[in-house]
Amino acid sequence: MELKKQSIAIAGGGSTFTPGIIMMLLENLEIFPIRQIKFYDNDPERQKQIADACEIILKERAPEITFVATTDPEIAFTDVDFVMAHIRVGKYAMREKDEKIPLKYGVIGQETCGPGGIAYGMRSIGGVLELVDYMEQYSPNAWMLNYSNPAAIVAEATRKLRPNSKIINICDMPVGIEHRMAEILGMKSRKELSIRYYGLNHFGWWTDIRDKDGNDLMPAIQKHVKEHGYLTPAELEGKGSEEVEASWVHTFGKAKEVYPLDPKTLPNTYLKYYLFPQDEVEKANPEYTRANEVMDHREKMVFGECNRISQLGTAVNSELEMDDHASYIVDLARAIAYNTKERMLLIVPNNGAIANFDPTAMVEIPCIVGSNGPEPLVQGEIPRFQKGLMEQQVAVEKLVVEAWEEGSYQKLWQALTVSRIVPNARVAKNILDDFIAVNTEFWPTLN
Ligand SMILES: NC(=O)c1ccc[n+]([C@@H]2O[C@H](COP(=O)([O-])OP(=O)(O)OC[C@H]3O[C@@H](n4cnc5c(N)ncnc54)[C@H](O)[C@@H]3O)[C@@H](O)[C@H]2O)c1
Ligand SMILES: O=P(O)(O)OC[C@H]1O[C@H](O[C@H]2[C@H](O)[C@@H](O)[C@@H](O)O[C@@H]2CO)[C@H](O)[C@@H](O)[C@@H]1O
Ligand SMILES: [Mn+2]
Repeated sequence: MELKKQSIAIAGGGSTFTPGIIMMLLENLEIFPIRQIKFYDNDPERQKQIADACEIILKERAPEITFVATTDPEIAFTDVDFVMAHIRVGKYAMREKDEKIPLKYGVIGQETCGPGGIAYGMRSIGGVLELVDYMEQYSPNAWMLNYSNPAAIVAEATRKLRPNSKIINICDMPVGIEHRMAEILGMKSRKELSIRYYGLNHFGWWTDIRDKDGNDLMPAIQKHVKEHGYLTPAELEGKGSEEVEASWVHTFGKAKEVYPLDPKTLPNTYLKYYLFPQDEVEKANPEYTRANEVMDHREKMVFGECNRISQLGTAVNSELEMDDHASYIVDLARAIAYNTKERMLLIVPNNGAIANFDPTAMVEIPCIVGSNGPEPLVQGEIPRFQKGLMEQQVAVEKLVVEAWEEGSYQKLWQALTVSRIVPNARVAKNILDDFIAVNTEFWPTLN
């Protein structure tokens, strides 16, 4: 039976990840056919650089697909089946402030974790809700597949403030780590792994990993992680990909120190920020953080390559590559479009899946996905260690959404104070007041 051709809107067309998603969509046209792609962004100049190159790529490789790039929501969101959203409200300039302000007070500054993630969340909530409202106004039957971070806070905001919307929040960190697990085991693909996992976004643990025959792979992976973290054999021999920057190599290696806290599981790499925050502060350079690295590497590479393609007028020999997360987003879109019942990690309302945890928490757990959306798989009871950590963290996420909704200075101060990453309420207040001073354009007014 011929597959229905899909119409896709990419919200955040100027994203550095847009070309990777386009390359992945082109790679999968056989199994996910597309009739139309539209880019939407609120920064026309930024988007144009990516869109002009992607238009050339599409003309050369899939001329049958209609393409438009716009800043007009009506044009962007009309007649679409999926909105793939990856906006960064405030862009890298604000990410840099999210990362540098906490470091002034000896607190780690990180894109999605701790104070940085809280400041980012206060910017992202309004931006993503606006996209949901545009989608429902112009294409009420569409689904939003949201990558915009901080996914944990955005997911809680969409659960609470758009409870009936067709939006699925996703993260590619587990995908990236599972790629590494497969490589560590000498397997061809992460898709050979059947996993059980639970947690919050950027705050979770694998509890069971098997191959297709049901053989338990956890002991072999745990043995490796205990010695080397998630560093791959190639990286251990100094032959890793040059694209994996030093800060990421450190992150994958740090899992070695996080793992022993619960040797029955395997940790998400983000747990290092919550369990060893001082280590991260000690190694941080307050003048040059991850935002600077991204602006100097990924942003320069992607925009440089897109502008090169536009100047040449052709994408032959282009160096643009598919992204990890792009394959994941195709799996998810296919599952909804064609009812494939794909089994994948998604961020969904707990609703009893984790039996001894807040039913209203947005948890990251395996789901079966079909045309009616995600069906979460029960994970049962979780141990006291993880339950205690998650209860503190989910309180932060919920307080941020309440602070945004109510314009509450008090609740945002409480959110920062509850975070494991912030030492006390005075430091929390200092960071909050500095964040307010630089976010007037993006945050709601707090009283
Ligand atoms: N969920 C995940 O695991 C995952 C993985 C990778 C990236 N991301 C997220 O994807 C997003 C894009 O990342 P990036 O590094 O390419 O950022 P980027 O700054 O390069 O691109 C983001 C784009 O969003 C646009 N934008 C900002 N606010 C907007 C709004 N209100 N409406 C429309 N467009 C808006 C910007 O103009 C920019 O072009 C970020 O939120 C990032 O954290 C998430
Ligand atoms: O510091 P950045 O902007 O490079 O990355 C921050 C993001 O890191 C994770 O996404 C990784 C992904 O895990 C990895 O496999 C590969 O695809 O690169 C991605 C971006 O670097 C995380 O899941 C995201 O939420 C972060 O935004
Ligand atoms: Mn993520």
